[in-house]
Amino acid sequence: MAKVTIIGATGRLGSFASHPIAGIPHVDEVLLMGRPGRENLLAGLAHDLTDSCAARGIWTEISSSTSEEDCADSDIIVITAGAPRHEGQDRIDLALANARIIRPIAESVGRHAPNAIVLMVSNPVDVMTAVALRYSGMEPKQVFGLGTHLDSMRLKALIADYFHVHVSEVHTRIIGEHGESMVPLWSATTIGGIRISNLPAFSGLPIDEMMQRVKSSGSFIIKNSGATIYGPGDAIATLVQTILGNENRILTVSSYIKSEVHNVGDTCIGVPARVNRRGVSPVPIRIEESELEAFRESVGKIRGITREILEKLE
Ligand SMILES: NC(=O)C1=CN([C@@H]2O[C@H](COP(=O)(O)OP(=O)(O)OC[C@H]3O[C@@H](n4cnc5c(N)ncnc54)[C@H](O)[C@@H]3O)[C@@H](O)[C@H]2O)C=CC1
Ligand SMILES: O=C([O-])CC(=O)C(=O)O
Repeated sequence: MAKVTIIGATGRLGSFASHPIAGIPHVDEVLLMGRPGRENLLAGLAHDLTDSCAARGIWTEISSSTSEEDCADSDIIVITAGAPRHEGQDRIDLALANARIIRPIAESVGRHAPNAIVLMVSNPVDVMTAVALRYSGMEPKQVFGLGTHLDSMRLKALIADYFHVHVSEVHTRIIGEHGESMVPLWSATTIGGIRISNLPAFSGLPIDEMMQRVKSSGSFIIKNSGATIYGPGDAIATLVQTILGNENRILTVSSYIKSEVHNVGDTCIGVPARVNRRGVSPVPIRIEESELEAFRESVGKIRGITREILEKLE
């Protein structure tokens, strides 16, 4: 059984994510962590979540804390602390301010829970994953980000809808930045096990419109309802379940890569990775030339911003 700590639990995403996480069968303890001064809010959330477990007929111990050392013994630490973007902002606009929030959190996690697996969610997620990796002092397999997993799920749903098939029949991936330069891998997209480009209907697929929808999902939701909550919250829970169930699923998450994709990397970015109880390991892959070109650009962008932010944090 496992303890999962959520740092940023008073926020909209952290508090929602705690709900599906508390229902994962491998989880017997959820710790809601927040900043000093938020004790009453955390206590209220913990009590409400305890009631939710009672209503669902499950027994998961829910606790709350504002003391960093309480994350000790966590199996997984989910980090959602930090500012969200507002309408009109890019995720990258949050980089320096959120890096200054993530650095001390990562240092504390590295000190108190050096054996945990860290799932970074705060944006810009690829850059924050690199900040967490650097300042926690933990191994690359232990520190990863939500990356383009949610983008891949968003595209999967659009493809399933277009072809009128169940989502489980569609396999697809978006790699690269969780942001503007993300890269869809049509070469790795199948429907019912058939490569999508081998289906006659593929020629009519509105690829550009679909990718525009995926890229603007976050800003659309933020503009209309204030924050993205259910999509990322359930995506976080899927990752927690995959780790604790030692499921060896290949999911597209932000991981540190060096040579896995045509030797392009030296940064944390969304790539297919094996996810299990030991953490995350990127899967070496070969992709088509046009996809590689776009991925190279995405990596260059994120590597440049990450370096700049890490230098400013020194
Ligand atoms: N990677 C992804 O797919 C997604 C990432 N996000 C990101 O997750 C983060 C949280 O989003 P929301 O929950 O909507 O925001 P929110 O504003 O509702 O919550 C932010 C949380 O961060 C905490 N926080 C703020 N400043 C802090 C500091 N200096 N030290 C410690 N904690 C601090 C707050 O107390 C609160 O718990 C944002 O960066 C957002 O962009 C959100 C959705 C999806
Ligand atoms: O768009 C945002 O700022 C939140 C996020 O990363 C997403 O939902 O994809």
